[in-house]
Amino acid sequence: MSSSFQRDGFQSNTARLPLSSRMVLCALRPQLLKSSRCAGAWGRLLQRQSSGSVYSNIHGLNQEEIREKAFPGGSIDLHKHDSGIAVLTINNPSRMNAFSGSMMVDLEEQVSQLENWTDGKGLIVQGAAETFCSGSDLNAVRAISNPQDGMKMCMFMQNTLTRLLRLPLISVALVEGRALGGGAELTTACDFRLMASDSVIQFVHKHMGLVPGWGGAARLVHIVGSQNALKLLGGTLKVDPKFGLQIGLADGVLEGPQAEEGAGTPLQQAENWLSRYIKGPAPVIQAVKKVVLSGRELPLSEALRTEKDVFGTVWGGPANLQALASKSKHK
Ligand SMILES: CCC(=O)SCCNC(=O)CCNC(=O)[C@H](O)C(C)(C)COP(=O)(O)OP(=O)(O)OC[C@H]1O[C@@H](n2cnc3c(N)ncnc32)[C@H](O)[C@@H]1OP(=O)(O)O
Repeated sequence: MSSSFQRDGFQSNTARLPLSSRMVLCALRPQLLKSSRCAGAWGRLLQRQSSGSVYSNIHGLNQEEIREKAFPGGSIDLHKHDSGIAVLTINNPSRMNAFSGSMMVDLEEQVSQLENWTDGKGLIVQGAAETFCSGSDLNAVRAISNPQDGMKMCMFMQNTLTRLLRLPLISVALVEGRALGGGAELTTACDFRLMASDSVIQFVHKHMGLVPGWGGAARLVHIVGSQNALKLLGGTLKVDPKFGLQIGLADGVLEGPQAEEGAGTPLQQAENWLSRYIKGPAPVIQAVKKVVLSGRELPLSEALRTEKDVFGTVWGGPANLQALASKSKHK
């Protein structure tokens, strides 16, 4: 199967798909972006945002507006390691890592960086100073409490968090302290959640007269089912590690500080936990994420076609040939 045949087949199949499926496929095949309808005419930011995004027509949105209107302060820090694991840190400790507008723009920029990280395999999302994130900065929320600005912020964050979840990296939210409101939503934009022994995830939106708007409700239903999602949102229930494991929101619990020596820091524990799932070459790990993502998001026939295309990228590739060569018994 030649690569041009794959490309042409993929494009002509893609044109027949519904818009939502084409967006997932765009996230899976960035090289198709230039020629696909996913590329919009909304300037650099939205063009970048359209890769794997939900909305490509956020009229009048721009980075500076978000930075200025929705308050400066804080940062989103990214460190890529040679191990293939990157660590993304929500960094605004004086406000319990609440999201300012400036941090929302930073997050979008860091997600763009990660989309282009060819050597990447895994991602850990954590909060600075031993707490995850207390949601949107309430000072910023007050400043943009009109419906128009609220919609723009909501669509911008949905795009960014959808792209985060669709990265070809296996991602883990490392939850220490509290993950509240938008912080709880952020945890659902990762493939897995690891909770420190005294941590809490809580969708506190109802207390603010709100519902999730960063895509957190839709993702929560996929993770815990609609019955549990209704209980968590309607009852603003506090999810501790035990409850998290029970309903499938948590995938693991970290050893507490009183644990025997050797467990390591929470970040080291998260790296160890993740490392068992990212052993192997980056193209193979990225392919694993892509086939699972397409299975999770696409209707079966489209997921099967995507699986075939992703399979085509690893079949006969260096890792496959090396593995075949090492099986000397079957030569
Ligand atoms: C997307 C929609 C959403 O995210 S809606 C959800 C928005 N978030 C919230 O409602 C959480 C608001 N914060 C709180 O309930 C409490 O501050 C929590 C996080 C429980 C911490 O309580 P406690 O341990 O007593 O500390 P504290 O209240 O003194 O907070 C320390 C400093 O951090 C600040 N802070 C905290 N959260 C936010 C926030 N979301 N936006 C802005 N600032 C926040 C507090 O104001 C406090 O600051 P300061 O020391 O008084 O200057």
